Amino acid sequence: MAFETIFALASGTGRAAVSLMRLSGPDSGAILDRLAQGRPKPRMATLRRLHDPVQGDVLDEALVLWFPGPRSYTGEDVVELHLHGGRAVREGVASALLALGARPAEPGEFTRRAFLHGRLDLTAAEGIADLIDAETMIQRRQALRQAGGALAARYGGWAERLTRLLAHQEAAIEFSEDGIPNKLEQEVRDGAAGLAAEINGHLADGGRSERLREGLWAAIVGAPNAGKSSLLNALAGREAAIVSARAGTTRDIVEVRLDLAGVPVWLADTAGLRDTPDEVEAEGVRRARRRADEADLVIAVFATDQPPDAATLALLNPQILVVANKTDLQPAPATIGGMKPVPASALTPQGLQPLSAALEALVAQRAGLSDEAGLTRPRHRAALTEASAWLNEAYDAALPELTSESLRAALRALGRLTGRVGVEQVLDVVFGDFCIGK
Ligand SMILES: Nc1nc2c(ncn2[C@@H]2O[C@H](COP(=O)(O)OP(=O)(O)OP(=O)(O)O)[C@@H](O)[C@H]2O)c(=O)[nH]1
Ligand SMILES: [K+]
Ligand SMILES: [Mg+2]
Repeated sequence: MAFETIFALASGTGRAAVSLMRLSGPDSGAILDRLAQGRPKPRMATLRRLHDPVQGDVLDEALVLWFPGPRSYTGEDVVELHLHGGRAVREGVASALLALGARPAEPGEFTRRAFLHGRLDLTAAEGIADLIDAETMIQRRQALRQAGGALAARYGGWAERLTRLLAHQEAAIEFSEDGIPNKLEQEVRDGAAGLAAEINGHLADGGRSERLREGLWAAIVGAPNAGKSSLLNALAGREAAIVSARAGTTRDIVEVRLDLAGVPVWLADTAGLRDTPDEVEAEGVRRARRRADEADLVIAVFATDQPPDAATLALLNPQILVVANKTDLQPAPATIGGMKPVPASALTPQGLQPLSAALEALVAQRAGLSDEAGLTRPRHRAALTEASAWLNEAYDAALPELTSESLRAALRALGRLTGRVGVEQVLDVVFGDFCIGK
């Protein structure tokens, strides 16, 4: 495969003190020779004047780094130019690189090359994409773990075991007498069943790491005027939703993004639940119910100065967080609908304290924070589910050849996950959501 030499700005495009231009591919060294009159020592930051190859004028004085492959991010010859941050400098250097035969990189192309040159597997590449997008401390930790190869090690280990099982199965077929199942075959079947059980255990994590990557969905529901919008605003620290003394103020769903205990949470404010002849409000109530259905976490708000309303009481279950708001007016009752409410007052920071604490604890629990590397994407779940199903087929197969076939199919499913097999189909999915320059 012939690779072109690509370049991209690896830092942001705004005004900045320093911009990082990155170059990768077979001509990187030659381009650097022309641009900076020679290459510095490998991996040594060196100050150089960069010249326009056509007009010869000075483009910038830059810190230049030269990484000969394969010891580089992409595994190819890589050049890093730490430029002064102005737009004119960046554009001048980019034109020079174009003139010298490099082309602008596609999104994710640097990491794609790293993958193609065997520097990382697909799950690690995804980890890097997640690391770039990480917004909270715990997301960052999870992405770093994945980028560092935690999932690659686990899935790669499974693929190795599976490859061994397949080899043993082939041997068993080779040496079997009159098609009578032998001891080796039984061992392979047991191995397949054991591996399936392990994969199923990994799948049964309730989507913890996926949720951590995507964020948790929470919804506030309750009667009109319970103070839902006030609580949302207080939790968000800004006036995201309209608050008024008129019942039926909120109609559309208003969403804010919170960082609770390091977990990203989309918190939705919804219309107050009640029967209403108002068409628009009624649609709001329908949306509120739907959102409560879909949410990972539902917060049911009651106001202490009103008797609990039937519509909200009907939604209660042990998974729901029950809140008694407006405790500045009346103390919270001991129970609402048989559940112990968290007292709250949206009017003061102290009044919000118990609710914030309860939410953080619940979110940490729902996100199931653990140090285990869990699967983070639907792609992982699909491939593992398939592998596990094929392993069960391998165990149940009536003929040794069918066991082989099923093991091979399971291996293909695992291979798609790490990128060892069936790579073409998954590449675009994996690299599509990268940003340029990575
Ligand atoms: N005293 C007191 N008043 C509150 C509290 N929270 C909200 N309120 C008041 O209650 C009224 C309704 O508040 P909202 O936040 O609009 O209530 P809501 O549940 O969003 O109402 P809808 O959107 O109409 O369903 C407003 O006048 C708020 O100022 C509280 O903790 N204590
Ligand atoms: K209101
Ligand atoms: Mg409201």
